[in-house]
Amino acid sequence: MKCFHFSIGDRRSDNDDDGALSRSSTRASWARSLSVASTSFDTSRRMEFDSSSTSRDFSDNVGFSELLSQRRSNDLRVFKFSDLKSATKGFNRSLVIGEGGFGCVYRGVINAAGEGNDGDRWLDVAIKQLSRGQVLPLSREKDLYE
Ligand SMILES: Nc1ncnc2c1ncn2[C@@H]1O[C@H](COP(=O)(O)OP(=O)(O)OP(=O)(O)O)[C@@H](O)[C@H]1O
Repeated sequence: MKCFHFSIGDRRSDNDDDGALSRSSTRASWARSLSVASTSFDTSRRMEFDSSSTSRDFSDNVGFSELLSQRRSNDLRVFKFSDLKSATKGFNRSLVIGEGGFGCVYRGVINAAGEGNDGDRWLDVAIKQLSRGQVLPLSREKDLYE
């Protein structure tokens, strides 16, 4: 699939706190995966696809804020969009390491030390930028934590 590069104006505001999710991981690969939506999360359009390819609208059941608080309580890190932008040098094309059906994947370096913690914990990470208009189905959110 063709990979489009979006201008700054297409992405979320730097002040947006809820740009992406991740978690501590012991996975041995060189990079941990993070994702970021290039457009605002529209919970009314969030769908889950089951194995029989039928779909179910989650908009009335799980709000995005509720989802985030569940993730936070599960030892998951929530990175600001600005952190992901810095980690990829502004989503620099030279750092693209792959692309999938939902968008480009960038290599980056991010400080994974939690807020309020002393010191730095720099990690090589893979950061996926969802293509404009793409909404990650809930069943694919597992990708954020692998
Ligand atoms: N953690 C990672 N470390 C190294 N490379 C990665 C990592 N994650 C993704 N990539 C690279 O980016 C490419 C696309 O990854 P992506 O997860 O988007 O693939 P996909 O599962 O096929 O896509 P989608 O989930 O959008 O359908 C991979 O084929 C790989 O080359």
